Amino acid sequence: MSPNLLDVDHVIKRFGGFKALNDVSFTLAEGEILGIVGPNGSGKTTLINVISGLYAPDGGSVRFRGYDVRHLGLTGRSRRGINRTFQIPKPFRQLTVAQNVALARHYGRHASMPIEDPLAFLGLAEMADWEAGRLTSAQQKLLDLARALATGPRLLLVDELAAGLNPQEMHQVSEKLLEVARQGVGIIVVEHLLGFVNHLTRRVLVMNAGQLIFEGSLAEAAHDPTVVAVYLGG
Ligand SMILES: Nc1ncnc2c1ncn2[C@@H]1O[C@H](COP(=O)(O)OP(=O)(O)OP(=O)(O)O)[C@@H](O)[C@H]1O
Repeated sequence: MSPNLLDVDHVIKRFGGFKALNDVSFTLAEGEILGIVGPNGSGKTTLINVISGLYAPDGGSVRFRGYDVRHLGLTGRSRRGINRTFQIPKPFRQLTVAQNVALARHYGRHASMPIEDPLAFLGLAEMADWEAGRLTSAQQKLLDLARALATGPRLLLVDELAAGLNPQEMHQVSEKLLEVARQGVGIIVVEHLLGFVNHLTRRVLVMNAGQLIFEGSLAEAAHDPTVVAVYLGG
């Protein structure tokens, strides 16, 4: 059995005739934070959608803790420990913050939690009884992360969490993600803000036009001619 938390093998995703993911392969270890960066439209969110079970791939496989998860949808994967945040969080606005988290927990793993009380962990405890619609957009992003943590993830997929946060909030949330990873949770961070990625990761994948064009540290990526040409050069 694979020792990896996640094995993504030759994954293809088509939308009509367009290949949004074109033969993508990589692995992730327990407790590792992996960054995925690349230009707009390069396939980063599509990759998160395939791993989380929102989209079925047209080719290749996704294995989680050694098991092929192709037969599992979003809920099945959540119950086994794969969960994600969204670029644009959509909490249940009329439910309270605490109710939003309780609902997410219901779809979770019901096992020992890496983070016992996600609201306290993320500084949202004081707002537990507020309607989620009252939260600022930055607080809604934290609530989205709290909901993902409430499912007890072993693999956390984080899609553009830092956008819209101020530098202080960004620093706080990156410290929290590091703490989550120290509990053994593997984390994939899709992000445009490279300072945020740099603080969190030793290894990044760079995507372009549905393909992985680079794997290594962000510092190495900055010296890679292809990466510079398609992504960092502008
Ligand atoms: N449901 C869909 N139907 C059709 N095309 C899609 C769909 N989802 C994504 N695409 C297309 O697939 C390509 C990759 O999109 P994706 O959102 O994965 O890119 P991204 O790297 O996450 O971009 P960004 O950095 O702007 O979020 C884009 O050309 C996009 O238009």
